[in-house]
Amino acid sequence: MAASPGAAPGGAAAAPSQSASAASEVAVPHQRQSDAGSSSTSVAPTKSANSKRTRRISAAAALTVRPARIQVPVPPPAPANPVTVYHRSPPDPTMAVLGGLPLAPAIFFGCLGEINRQIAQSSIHSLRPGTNTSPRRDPPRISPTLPPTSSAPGAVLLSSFLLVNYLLPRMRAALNMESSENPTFQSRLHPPTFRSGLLQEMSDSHTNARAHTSQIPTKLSQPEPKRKTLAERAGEHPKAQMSTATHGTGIPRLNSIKGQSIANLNANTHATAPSRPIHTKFSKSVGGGMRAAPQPPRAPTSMGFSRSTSTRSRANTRTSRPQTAVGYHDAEEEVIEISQHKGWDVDGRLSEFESQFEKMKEAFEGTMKDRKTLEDAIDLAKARTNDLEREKQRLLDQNTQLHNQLEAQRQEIYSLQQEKQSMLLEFEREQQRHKFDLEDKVRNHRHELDEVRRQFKAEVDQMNREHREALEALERQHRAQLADEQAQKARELTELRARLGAEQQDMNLELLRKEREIQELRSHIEALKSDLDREQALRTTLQQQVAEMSTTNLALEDRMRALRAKIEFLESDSKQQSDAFAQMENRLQEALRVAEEARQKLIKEETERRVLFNKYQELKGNIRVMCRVRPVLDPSEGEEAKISFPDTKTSTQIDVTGPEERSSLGTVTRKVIPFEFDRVFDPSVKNEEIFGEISQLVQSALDGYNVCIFCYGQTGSGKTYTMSSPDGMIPRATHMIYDTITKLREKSWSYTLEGSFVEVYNEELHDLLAENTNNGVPRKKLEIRHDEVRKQTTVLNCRTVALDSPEKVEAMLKQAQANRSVAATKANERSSRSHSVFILRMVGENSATGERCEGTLNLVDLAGSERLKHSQAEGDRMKETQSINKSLACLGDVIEALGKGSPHVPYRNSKLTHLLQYSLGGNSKTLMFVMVSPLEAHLKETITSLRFATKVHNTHIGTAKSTKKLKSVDRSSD
Ligand SMILES: Nc1ncnc2c1ncn2[C@@H]1O[C@H](COP(=O)(O)OP(=O)(O)OP(=O)(O)O)[C@@H](O)[C@H]1O
Repeated sequence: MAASPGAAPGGAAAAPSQSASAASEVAVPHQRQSDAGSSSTSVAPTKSANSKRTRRISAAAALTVRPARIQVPVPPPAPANPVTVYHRSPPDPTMAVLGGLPLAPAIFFGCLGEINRQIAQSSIHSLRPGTNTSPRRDPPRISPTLPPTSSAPGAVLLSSFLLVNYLLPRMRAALNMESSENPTFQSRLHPPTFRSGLLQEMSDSHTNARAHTSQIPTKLSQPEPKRKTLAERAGEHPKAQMSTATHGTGIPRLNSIKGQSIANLNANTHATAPSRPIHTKFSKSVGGGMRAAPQPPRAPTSMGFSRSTSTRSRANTRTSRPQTAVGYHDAEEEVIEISQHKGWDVDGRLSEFESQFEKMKEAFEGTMKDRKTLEDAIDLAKARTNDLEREKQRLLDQNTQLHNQLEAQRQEIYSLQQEKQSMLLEFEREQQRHKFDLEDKVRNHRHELDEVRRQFKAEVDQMNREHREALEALERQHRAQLADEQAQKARELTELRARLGAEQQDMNLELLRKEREIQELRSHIEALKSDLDREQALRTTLQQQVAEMSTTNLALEDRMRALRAKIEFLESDSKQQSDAFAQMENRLQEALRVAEEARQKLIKEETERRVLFNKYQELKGNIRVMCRVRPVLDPSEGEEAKISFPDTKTSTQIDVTGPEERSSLGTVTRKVIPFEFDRVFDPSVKNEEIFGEISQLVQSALDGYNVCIFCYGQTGSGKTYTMSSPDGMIPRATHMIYDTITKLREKSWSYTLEGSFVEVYNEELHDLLAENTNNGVPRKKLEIRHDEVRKQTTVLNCRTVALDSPEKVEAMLKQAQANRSVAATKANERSSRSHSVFILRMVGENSATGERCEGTLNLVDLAGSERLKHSQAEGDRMKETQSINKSLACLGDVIEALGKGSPHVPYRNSKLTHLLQYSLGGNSKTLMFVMVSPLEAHLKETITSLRFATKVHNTHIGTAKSTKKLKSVDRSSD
């Protein structure tokens, strides 16, 4: 729609340009044709001539293209004579006849040609209005049947008039005069040619032509024609061309004259009409008429159109030339013939002219008919043109209206687009503003939300803080109240306890007193009853006597008075007894008070005793070594070793005379080896005295210490006798413990005893208290567990017996002795090949002071320490001996490590030391009995054992600590 308004102007503007383009395209061959013409004619057009002139020359040359068959002598140029132009072709006979007036026939035929051209152009434009774009493709043609001068009726009439009234008389006169006076007339008349192109040249610019004639060579070489001449071509196809031009109702002619605008038909009224020379001056019309045939399309409107029509002119020249050439050719031949053979025959020539005139007249009449036809066609075309013009105008108006409407629509669309654009801009601004508002609102909302969140969080924090503070305050308050209540309750409980104790004590005392009173009263009542019974019996007797002696009242009354006096006496004695009872009660209360004071003092003294006793034990050392030498049981045992006990006061030294040593001189000597221990018992010492030494350790166990007493020595040295015999340390210790805990009950101490008996055999633990019959179920393996906190050792899967009586201890020892592994060796038939450990765990609590203590007494009967070589053990016995020696060596290593204060003590190197870990360490008291055989045969083993005991004796393990704790502390810790 937008392009359509501009399409019309563009299209309109394109037409001229297209015409110009066509004209430019045509100009090239035109120039080429001109060149060809210049090469074939003697007239050499100058390069300085303008294009118009060039076209004219070309058109003229096109008409003269034909081979020169006759060489005509060329006279010298005559500048004063405009017809002295040299041509190759023979001179036109007419011109030769005309002599100095050669323009008459040319004007005549020129006018005819011009008229014919205009008619053709008018026909073309009338028949094809607006289709002026194909003149080049279909150039207008001139009918070959018509001479070029027969197209314009006015011109023909004028030509006829001039020919009859003017030219012919002059021609006759001239011919007569020349023929009689000037013999060279022929030569002077010869050059003019009866050719339209030459006449055109002469009429338009004969001055220039004369100027150029001097430059024209006198003789030109003519190239061989590349095609047939126009005359030849005209002679070959005259009928065909004529039929083409005249056949039908003039349609071919219409086709041949297309391209002529309607405006050219009104050339007299057209603004550009003056530019056409044919309508202005005769001379120019002659020239134009001479050019009419080859230049019909010279448009008066524009140069481009003129160029385009010049193309048609060129084409028309090709088609119309044969006719022109034919006519001219005949005339030329005749003139040549006349000039060469006959000479000048004026009458003949006039007759010929007349005959030709007649022919031309006939042709003119035919032309007039054709003109009539053409005029009818022109009228029809004009009407059609007018209709078309009106239609065109209407369409133009409609187009203008539509264009206006379109423009209005465009304006409206443009305004709508502007409005839309403005609305879009407004919408975008509004949207942007809304977006900004929305972002502001969102931002504000976010800020408000953040503020609310902060406030809410602050409030929540504040509430939490207040709530937490309130909770803490409430908790503190409750704790304080609870503490107060607890303290109050504790005080009340204490008071209640004290009160209850006091009341209970008072009640007990009162109960005892009441019991005693009741007992006394009962006895008194019994006495009184007996007295009463006796008195009653006596009274009965007396009554009987009264009855008997009723007779004797006086005597009986006296006796009755005496009895009454006696009763009164008895009543007074009961009162005295009551007073005595009260006095006794007072004394009892006093005695109880004194006894309580004594008991409290005793408890206090017991605590002090334990402290002092522990200090005493510490001063004596936590590991003590005592030596006991058994007596010779029977002289048959062998020679007695020389063992002496030099220190009789302290009994801490033993001298052993070593084996004989033979010196290098052969003397045999025996060294006395002195050994010193904490106590040395000679063979005479009994178990009772030995227990007196270890009873302190047993007391330490009761006080809450871990105590380990083990016997070390070779086989048969009396270990089992000392430890597990019926009066050995274990029974005595248990008896002592029972006696002690019984006494401690008065001091508010109560104990529970548990005992277990295990055996270490070949580095394996065995329960000696396990039942012999286990119903085939294999016994579980014993495992050692240590309590790092309580410093206590327990053996899993080991039977523990509650020892609540001495009888149970005896039964336990019997069972253990029965279960102990015993194997016969060569050294001792009943030698124990295992370590037996009796574990007595004691837990005591003092109800008065709240004290609690937990101690363990370990009584260990070690296996024999004899050497392998000496024992001569083999097989399983050797393995047993190796295990025994290993465990004993580990025991020595542990004691040595404890004495050195080594950070690592190798308890786990043997089952024995692992089991006795907390009984050999810092929180323990250890006593080792080194048992010595009195026999000389056992001297080396005796010395070895004594040396090992000395090594242990020289070890200071450290300070033992009691596990005794306050009961209250335990409760708090729990
Ligand atoms: N002081 C003593 N008074 C009387 N007899 C004793 C004394 N010491 C040991 N005997 C007796 O000596 C013998 C061997 O004693 P015992 O069995 O106690 O030795 P042992 O070192 O335990 O041997 P083993 O290592 O094989 O058990 C026993 O018959 C025992 O009665």
